[in-house]
Amino acid sequence: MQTLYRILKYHLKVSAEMIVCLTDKIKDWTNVVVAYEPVWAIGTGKVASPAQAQEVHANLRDWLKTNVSPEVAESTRIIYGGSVTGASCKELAAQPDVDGFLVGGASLKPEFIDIINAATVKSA
Ligand SMILES: O=C[C@H](O)COP(=O)(O)O
Repeated sequence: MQTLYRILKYHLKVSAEMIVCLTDKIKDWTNVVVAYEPVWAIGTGKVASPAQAQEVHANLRDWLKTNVSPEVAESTRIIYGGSVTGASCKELAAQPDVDGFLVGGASLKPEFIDIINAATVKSA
């Protein structure tokens, strides 16, 4: 757990007040989705670069692999949130460890359909 705290603290660049880890209480990981939302990106119009998002997501998946199981790491969806738009979604979705999005403002605009369709980028 301490390692996850350090990973998140490093990436978030903030003094994380508290990271609550419930991995020992989760019985069924198929019900879990991990969301990474950099606080500076939420509702600001500043989206993480694809490389930034990929780096954090890969670290989170590695953490799951080490601390839960390789199977859970492989199957758990790790989604990104923070100013995703129709313009940024395809490149983000193409990153190997970005499995989807948590969309706020853009979900109210016509471009939301482009964000939904970005889910097919890796299979295209
Ligand atoms: O629930 C949505 C997330 O907080 C991201 O919101 P946003 O896309 O408006 O930045």
